[in-house]
Amino acid sequence: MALKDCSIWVCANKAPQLGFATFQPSSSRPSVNLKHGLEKFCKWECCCLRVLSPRALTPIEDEKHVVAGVDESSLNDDVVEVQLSELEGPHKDVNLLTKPLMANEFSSSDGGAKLRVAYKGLPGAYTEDAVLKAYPKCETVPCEDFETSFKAVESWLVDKAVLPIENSVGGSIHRNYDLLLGHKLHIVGEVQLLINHCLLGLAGVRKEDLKAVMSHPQALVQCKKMLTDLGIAKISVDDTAAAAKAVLLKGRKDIGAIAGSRAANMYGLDVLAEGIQDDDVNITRFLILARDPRIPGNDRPYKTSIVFSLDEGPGVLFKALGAFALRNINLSKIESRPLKQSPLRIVEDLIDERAKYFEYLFYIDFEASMADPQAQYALENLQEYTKFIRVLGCYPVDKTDTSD
Ligand SMILES: O=C(O)C(=O)C[C@]1(C(=O)O)C=C[C@@H](O)C=C1
Repeated sequence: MALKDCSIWVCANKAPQLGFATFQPSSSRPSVNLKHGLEKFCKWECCCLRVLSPRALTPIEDEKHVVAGVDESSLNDDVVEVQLSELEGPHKDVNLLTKPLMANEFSSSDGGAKLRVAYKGLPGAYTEDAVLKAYPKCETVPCEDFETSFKAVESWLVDKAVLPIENSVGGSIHRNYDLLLGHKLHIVGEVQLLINHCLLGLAGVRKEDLKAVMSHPQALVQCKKMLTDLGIAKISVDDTAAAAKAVLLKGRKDIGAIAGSRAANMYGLDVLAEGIQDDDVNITRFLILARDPRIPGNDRPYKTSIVFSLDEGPGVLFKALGAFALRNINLSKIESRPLKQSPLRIVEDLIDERAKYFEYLFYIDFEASMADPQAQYALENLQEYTKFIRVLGCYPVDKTDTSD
């Protein structure tokens, strides 16, 4: 059993309902000055409790060569989904690459001091690029799906997880918004990555030889123009590196993959075309998740991500957003998602007798730090119109150059 700290975002006006996370004091992690942090937070506080919890224990073993279908396939009407087990055969070299963490492997950790960061996909996926951009010296831990990467952090198997949240061409990755709410992790950072897609094939293949191309649904959407010009079938798989690996293992000269140049190197494929995305400025934004929240500062530009559901009534969303507008706080993102547990709201209506509305959750990113009193006042004001509100995290804005 290891001693853990629990961090809870608290609003002084209402019961603490704003998120929950845990962290383990470690020599490699700078200790958090809670007293100092609490002073800064005023009403929206992040306080820590001490609890006992089991420590993660087992190494990552075993690979199941089955990649489940992806739910974003609805993005592409004409995309075929495949199980990679249908395409794979044995291959000595690629089996030496790191094996993905499976959902049933949550019992241990090597106790090593090196930062371990989970991501969904195989080695060579763009999300791994994002992990390495944020933590160049970390150990990357591939996971079979997003849920597994969340659980890996929650069960202390890894320190952090990185997941894609939106792309400048393909838009939001809705499932990951839902996962943020379903788990207790905190957003502690963001990474913006320029995605430069390549068309990959077996050595010696020309792009005219291809009859089908495999990739992640977002990548297929981002390269729609080129794929339409080539007039070839699209096959949706779990991630771009999985597509590259499948092309290699299947040994098919008529199937290509859309992936990054790092995946081409890793899986020994030729780059048949580069920069094949519809838009040159093709940027994916990733979130970094951790068990404990980051203590917000004023030392550089910060962003705060929140989620809330609204009270009933006309103009409530307008009033809710006014809480930020009145304080000159810029909103950089707004996303609405259905409130799955109670999707419909039935309201008495004098004219129609009964009216039904869909219930929504609103995810908002605003450009201010929780250390800024204006942000705290804005959240206090927002609370007048909300049924539920949770601070998902306050973190520095990624201002690094995405031009290469
Ligand atoms: O397939 C990969 O390589 C991923 O890391 C996933 C992903 C995504 O989910 O959007 C990441 C970046 C690109 O936008 C395309 C695919």
